Amino acid sequence: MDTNFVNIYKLIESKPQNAAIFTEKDFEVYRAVKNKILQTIAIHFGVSPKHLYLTDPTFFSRLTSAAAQTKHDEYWHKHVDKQTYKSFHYTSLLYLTTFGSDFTGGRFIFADKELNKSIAIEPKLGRVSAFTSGSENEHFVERVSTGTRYAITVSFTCDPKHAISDPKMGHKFSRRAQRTSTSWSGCPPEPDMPLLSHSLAIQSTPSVTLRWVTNSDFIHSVIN
Ligand SMILES: O=C(O)CCC(=O)C(=O)O
Ligand SMILES: [Fe+2]
Repeated sequence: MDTNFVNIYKLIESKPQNAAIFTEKDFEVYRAVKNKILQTIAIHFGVSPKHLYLTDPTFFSRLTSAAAQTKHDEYWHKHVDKQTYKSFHYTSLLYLTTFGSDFTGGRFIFADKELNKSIAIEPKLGRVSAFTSGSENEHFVERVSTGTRYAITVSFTCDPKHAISDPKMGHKFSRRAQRTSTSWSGCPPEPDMPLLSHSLAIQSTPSVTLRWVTNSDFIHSVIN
């Protein structure tokens, strides 16, 4: 993939002192968080957890107001995740810093053409946002004005061919053994899912929920 990701496993391999950056406990936390998000997406989007697999890339992002070094650093462009990362069916973001206190700018914006308005999600430590990865959820991140914004992207595929194994200490990135099943019942049809709902709230009708954000106190704003 033509991106400027830093591969954590290679980082550790290349310099033994980097091994101290992550511990097995950190990987354990990642796996527990991933499993919680997977279960929640399954419930809220009405898809069987058996048909959701972690996919790559899964990554930390650190955004600042510094000038972009390459075009991949330009996170503020409107995009569709599925076009960038073909295997994605569901994107989730776990925010590790809070809008307004750790940084300013840097809100996540759903750019809804049909409504002629945009909906903003303000990152907050511990907040999770999840959405289907197709063109129904085109989005961008506002440029960070001050401070540093950290997040983790954890994405899922319904296609077992694109499944990756859970990250583990000392294990190189690996694809899961290919399975024979090609039944993706409940997953978004290819290439994109039609636009069904603009709701950001947790809804009890999973089949119409395209987006979901944790914490009932989440603040969103509509920008005309
Ligand atoms: O960090 C975010 O809120 C979203 C980043 C994003 O859109 C992406 O990496 O595709
Ligand atoms: Fe994105």
